[in-house]
Amino acid sequence: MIRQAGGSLIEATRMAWAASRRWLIARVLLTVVGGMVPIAVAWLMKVVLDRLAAGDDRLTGPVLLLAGAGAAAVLLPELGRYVDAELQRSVGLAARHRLFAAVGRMLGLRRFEDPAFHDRLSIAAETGPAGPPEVVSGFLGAAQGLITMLAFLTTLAAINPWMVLVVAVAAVPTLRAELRLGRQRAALLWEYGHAARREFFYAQLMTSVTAAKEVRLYGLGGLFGARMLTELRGIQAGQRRMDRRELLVQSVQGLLGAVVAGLGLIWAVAAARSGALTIGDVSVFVAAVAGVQGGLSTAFVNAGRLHEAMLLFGHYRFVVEAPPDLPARATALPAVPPLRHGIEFDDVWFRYGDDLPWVLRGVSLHIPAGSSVALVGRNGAGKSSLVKLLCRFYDPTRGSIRWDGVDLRDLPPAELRARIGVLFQDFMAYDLSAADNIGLGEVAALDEPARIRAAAQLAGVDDILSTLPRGYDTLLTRVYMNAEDRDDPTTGVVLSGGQWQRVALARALMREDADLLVLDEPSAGLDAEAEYEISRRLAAHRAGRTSLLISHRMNTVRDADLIVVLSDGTITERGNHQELIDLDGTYARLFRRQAAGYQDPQPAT
Ligand SMILES: Nc1ncnc2c1ncn2[C@@H]1O[C@H](COP(=O)(O)OP(=O)(O)OP(=O)(O)O)[C@@H](O)[C@H]1O
Repeated sequence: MIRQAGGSLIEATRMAWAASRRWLIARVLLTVVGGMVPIAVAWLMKVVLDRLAAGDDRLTGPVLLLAGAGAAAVLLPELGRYVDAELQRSVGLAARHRLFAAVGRMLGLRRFEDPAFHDRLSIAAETGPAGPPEVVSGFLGAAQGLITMLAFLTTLAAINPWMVLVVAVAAVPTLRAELRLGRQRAALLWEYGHAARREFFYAQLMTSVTAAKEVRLYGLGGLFGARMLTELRGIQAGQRRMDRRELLVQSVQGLLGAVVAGLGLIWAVAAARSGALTIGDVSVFVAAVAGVQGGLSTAFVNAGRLHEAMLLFGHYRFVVEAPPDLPARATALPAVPPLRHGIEFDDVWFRYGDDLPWVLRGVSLHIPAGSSVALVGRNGAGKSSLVKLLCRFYDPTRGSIRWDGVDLRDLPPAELRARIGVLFQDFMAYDLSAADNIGLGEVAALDEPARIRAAAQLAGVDDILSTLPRGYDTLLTRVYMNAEDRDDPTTGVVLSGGQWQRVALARALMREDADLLVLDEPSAGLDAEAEYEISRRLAAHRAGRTSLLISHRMNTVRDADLIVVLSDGTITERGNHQELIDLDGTYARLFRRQAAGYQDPQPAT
């Protein structure tokens, strides 16, 4: 526990040092000077009072120093706040960069489907950037309090050693209470982190344009609003309990301090009356008692804050230091060679979790290089899951997938993916310009309008995009705008579902040299004419290339070199169109059923 806390402190200091050593040094200097100022004030005050009482005229020096120390006492906290904010900004930037770089390094999807990981991630994103500076300034704040306290303690010990003992004994329960409060505050954030995410989820639903239609049609606003408030009330109840605990601890601590200070004052006044203490001694004694208590309280409050910051920083470290989710094997190749022979699924079994049902059950499939393979099957058969395995978002539970004979686990995932162009069934619609929406398919070509346009033409969307108000630079959103469009009410357009489908297809086609093209339901949402036109163009594009096409529209798969029927996670039929029709199995049934849907019903005879 102590080693872990020490590790967090070192790590936070290292981050603060790397991000901004200038402000960190300034913060340390302010801490030391800030810690010493109260004791300087107390001693100067004693000198002034003693000289006044003795009729000594040498007052100018100490009075001027006292004024300077007073000014420092006022200015230093302000300066401290500014330096803290600067530290926070520079470390915050570095911490955020590190967090999202770590998230980017998570190559698989499993972590993103784990609610507990999302809880940690949201704490890390929320408190992470402030985490290292909070840890550092909590530590330095505690150190400042300790410096003040120790300086006053020596003074107090010289005047009345018993007072040191009384103050020290009174301090022990306070320290324990502050540490407990820090722990409870961190636990509260963890306990209610999930509720806070839910609350945010409902709030988002009520304001998002994507949900706006259903929310209005089904009249969901009230329901979501009530659920949001229920989550918020739960969070607030926890916060209220915490505030009450803090109120209690701090009140008891204040009262205890007042009793100790009162007792000390009674003793000091009596000692002064008997001539054992001078007036200056009384003033420095009173200041010392207040100083020790103030220093202790600063140290303890900051120790609690430090404890809390370190616990929260632990979530941040958990995310940024998480081991690779798709571990590289010692046998891994440094690069992915171009596909020469084909991709082989060898007895692949897959399920999304140990206690979840099998999605793929012993799939063996060869996708020869240069051939077009089509995958058909009912909803939930496992087609998209097979694509996700092919992109190595997950590893097979059993069996292997091989790229020219090399297991995908022995290839660097980023390079493997760079060789594949994919249109996902649940593709993204980015709130960005049309050019960006397509160019993102090949980031290196983001600034190559000719390539973007060629992909758009192939996907049958060029005529739509080139007639937009700003052509390909038009934003495909009504939620955001470009700075230069701030006063233009017509900025941004909303595309139809089928138009978005074509934009996403164009994005997948940006990788014109991809070794493998995967199209998961490319014709969903397309009108009959577009479907005919685009599938004709795609068939020509796929000729001679390695491709995998998933479709429920049988007319778009019939030209494939190999058609595979997936049923409940297993391959039940394979062959070309004619072979499968002759087989008269599932494929033939699905094909005939769809074809019959386009015929006029036969009149009853
Ligand atoms: N991320 C996931 N976590 C857990 N189960 C999942 C996940 N994704 C899919 N599944 C489950 O895996 C099964 C196969 O889903 P998959 O999306 O591969 O089917 P599909 O053949 O592509 O279906 P469709 O034709 O409807 O697109 C389904 O039962 C689904 O519930």
